[in-house]
Amino acid sequence: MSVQFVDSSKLPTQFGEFCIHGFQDPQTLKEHVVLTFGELNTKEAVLARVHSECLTGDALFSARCDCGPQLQEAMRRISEHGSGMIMYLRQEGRGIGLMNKIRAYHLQDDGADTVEANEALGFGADQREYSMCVDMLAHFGVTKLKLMTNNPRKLDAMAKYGIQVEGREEIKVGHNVHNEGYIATKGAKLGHMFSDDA
Ligand SMILES: Nc1nc2c(ncn2[C@@H]2O[C@H](COP(=O)(O)OP(=O)(O)OP(=O)(O)O)[C@@H](O)[C@H]2O)c(=O)[nH]1
Ligand SMILES: [Zn+2]
Repeated sequence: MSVQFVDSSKLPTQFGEFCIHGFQDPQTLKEHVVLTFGELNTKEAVLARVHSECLTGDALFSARCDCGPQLQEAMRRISEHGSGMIMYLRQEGRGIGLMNKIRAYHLQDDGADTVEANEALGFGADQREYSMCVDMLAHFGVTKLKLMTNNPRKLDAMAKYGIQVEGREEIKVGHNVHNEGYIATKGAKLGHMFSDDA
């Protein structure tokens, strides 16, 4: 999936002043954004998060997942570090879209886990792909990342695209009584790496 840069503006936030950069896939018209903070030092690994859209977690305070707290923690760490970037990818529901994610949540309400629910709806457990990051990173001249993630698929994807991941920071926040099963399933079935198998 290739994307083209559209425009940038300032984005003041509770974590300091970021810039927001719009990118669009000319074929699907899908819109993605990159948030940057400070001056990116492209000679070194840039502190970064690849974050998949989660309307319920990122914007609606859902406790079913850990997405909102992870996004906030990534912005906080970048601000504290003084520079970094977040690639915010519009691939809601691990790529199945919002309506299907709600269907999947309904199945989870009835006892399925997050992977079983996707599969019952005829989808793969995780339908995301990350090729749009290549154009985004090229736009900023970034070739090396320090990635904030627990997800090995993101590391594999970057390696596949020739982007060096020089380090990984675990991002383990937002665990609560409502998402215990969800997080356990990520560890057990999707390979997420948690330091104490939370
Ligand atoms: N289909 C589906 N998608 C979900 C569910 N819960 C969260 N998501 C989506 O999953 C994506 C977040 O993926 P996760 O696997 O939780 O985390 P990750 O971002 O891949 O990995 P980290 O970098 O470690 O946070 C977002 O697109 C969410 O909308 C669910 O129960 N079903
Ligand atoms: Zn979420």
